[in-house]
Amino acid sequence: MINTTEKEEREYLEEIKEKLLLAIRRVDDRVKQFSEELRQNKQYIHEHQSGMDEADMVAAGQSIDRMAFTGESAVARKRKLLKLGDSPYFGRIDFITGDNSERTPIYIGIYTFSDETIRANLIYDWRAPISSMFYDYELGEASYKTPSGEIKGEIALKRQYKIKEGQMEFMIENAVNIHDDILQKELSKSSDDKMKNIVATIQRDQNAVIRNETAPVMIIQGVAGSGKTSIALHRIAFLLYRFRESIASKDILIISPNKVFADYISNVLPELGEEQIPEMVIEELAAEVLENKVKFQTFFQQVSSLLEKHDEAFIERIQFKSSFEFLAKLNQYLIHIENNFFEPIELRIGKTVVPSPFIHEKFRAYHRIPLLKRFHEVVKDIQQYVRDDVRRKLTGHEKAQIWEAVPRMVKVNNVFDLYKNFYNWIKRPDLFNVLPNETFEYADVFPLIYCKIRMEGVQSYDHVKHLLVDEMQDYTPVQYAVLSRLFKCKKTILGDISQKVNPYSASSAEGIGQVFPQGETIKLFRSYRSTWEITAFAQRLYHNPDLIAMERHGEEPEVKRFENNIEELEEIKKRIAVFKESGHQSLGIICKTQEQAEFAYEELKQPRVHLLTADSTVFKDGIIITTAHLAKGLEFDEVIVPFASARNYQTEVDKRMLYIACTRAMHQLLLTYSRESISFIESIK
Ligand SMILES: Nc1ncnc2c1ncn2[C@@H]1O[C@H](COP(=O)(O)OP(=O)(O)OP(=O)(O)O)[C@@H](O)[C@H]1O
Repeated sequence: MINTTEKEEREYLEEIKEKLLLAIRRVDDRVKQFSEELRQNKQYIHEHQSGMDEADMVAAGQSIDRMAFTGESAVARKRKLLKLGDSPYFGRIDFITGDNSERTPIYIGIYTFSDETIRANLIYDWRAPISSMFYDYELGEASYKTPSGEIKGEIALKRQYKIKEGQMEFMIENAVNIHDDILQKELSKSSDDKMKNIVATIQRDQNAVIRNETAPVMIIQGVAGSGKTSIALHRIAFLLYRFRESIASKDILIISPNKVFADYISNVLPELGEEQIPEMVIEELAAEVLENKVKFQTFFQQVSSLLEKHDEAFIERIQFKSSFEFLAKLNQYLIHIENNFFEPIELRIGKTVVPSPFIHEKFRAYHRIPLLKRFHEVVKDIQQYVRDDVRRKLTGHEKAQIWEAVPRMVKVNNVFDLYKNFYNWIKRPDLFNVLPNETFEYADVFPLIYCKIRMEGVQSYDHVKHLLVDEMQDYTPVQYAVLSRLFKCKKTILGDISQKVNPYSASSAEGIGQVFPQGETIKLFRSYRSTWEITAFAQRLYHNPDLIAMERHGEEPEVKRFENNIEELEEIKKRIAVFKESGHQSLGIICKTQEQAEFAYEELKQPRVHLLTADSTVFKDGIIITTAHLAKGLEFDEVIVPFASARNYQTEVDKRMLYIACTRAMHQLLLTYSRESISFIESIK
């Protein structure tokens, strides 16, 4: 089977579809058979229940579970086969290897498909070792790594296909790496309500990140739209395939910026044939570790406060707590506590005197146990000391005396006071501020957790075998220090320093690298999302000399001034009407603050217009009105940024928001403003 001509390829596709149909029929038969056996088994148990002992019942139950499991696997297999029926493969390489120079066509698709009768692989999973060559090599010498060593050979042919609903739309023969035409076609498509997979057009540098098996911590810093999130999810799919014996979807955790983003990306792994993976927003993690005992401000609320008013003291608190200096000071303080906060005193239990040096020595001996958890061991040693002295068991009263005395020897014995006292110790009590209703500021939450871990210890998340952290720029050194103590597993951490929503508390890849010295940092500069014109426009807000824009052209972004708000909103209404007829799927109307988003929503309310708030949990297609903070990580066919005047976008935080808003647009971008003589973008010229 060499399939040289397009005609042969089309015939081959029909053959494969036939085989897939047969395989689907076989699975259907198997599913039917399982359900029949399951039904019979259940009936048997029902009828013979009275005569069965406990062991029989357990065995019967186990057999039913086994059958149900096999049935479920068959259903999952059918789902994959159906998907393959729609688009069996997207690529082919002909690989020549070995002495006999045999040429083997390797068809690559989203899943493996083999012909059971001839025991041959007809389609290779894109994650299979051999498939890596499709992404990594052009025609000529090539190799791939297998668990048993490197296989060398030559790629004699490379093709790409677009097969949709079982029909081949086109086929491209290419000598160069993944043909730009197909990538261009993929990128100019309209957006979906969910993130899509990119298996057919993964680029070489992206492939290296996806298939990296060794990095204990992989830090991906990539410009807006460089595919970071896509790559991270494909990497997870790859790791699930490569290490399927030891890692399952449930063993992975994503820390995502918000629930809407989690919903937006939730389709990628199921599309790649894997189950959805657990996700958490950082505040949920904090609440869990603090056992829901502390009220605290969220990150969104912190950023909203910054946008509403410029408060120097608030900014100073945030900035200080986001620094490495802060983490170092906190560490010094915790050592100081360790050395100075335990003041042993001589204990008198009946006639026995337990000398203070003995107690101190015991306390020090347990230095591996967190300070506030050490009492138990010290109490046991003191009890033993007294027992040896009096040569009898201790009375309840004596035991209670010891239990009460030991914790009192620690100057501060709860984490909250201990954390608060840190600011006295550094002689800056002004840097600690509690909000009304005993609510902690967001900047204090993770330092508090850090103290808790160091002082009390905390159950680590050992069941998590890979941690994925998106929007890494929004977490501070102390947050990373917490994550590294809670999650001992391998990690993939990704983000873009230019998209920080809070410029006073952002981390760069270099900063994160300091927390994880064993980490490997990868930088991605090619931006795929937006047209060349939109990327160039966003570059005026934040210039990154290394950024490479896609050569995909579209309309110039527009900046329109109106006499007043009413006219501005009228124009947006008109644009909404045009959008509805355009065939585009999504329009994001992205504002600076929640208040502005709510105002715009009230004015623009109509069918298919949704307001996205911090409490939203799903990403809807159609027209979304939201804030830049919430739109982070999302993308839209068209973006409108209302109220883009120089007065509305003044500060550093504002400017960041505008950058994020503009970089969400794939094909079209419009900024509107009214009343003022200049727009923000003109003010920075
Ligand atoms: N190799 C690729 N082939 C096709 N599309 C791609 C490729 N890489 C990225 N894209 C597309 O580019 C867009 C941006 O990808 P993604 O959201 O993963 O980027 P990001 O770096 O996480 O963006 P941001 O940080 O701006 O939120 C998506 O539409 C994605 O499908």
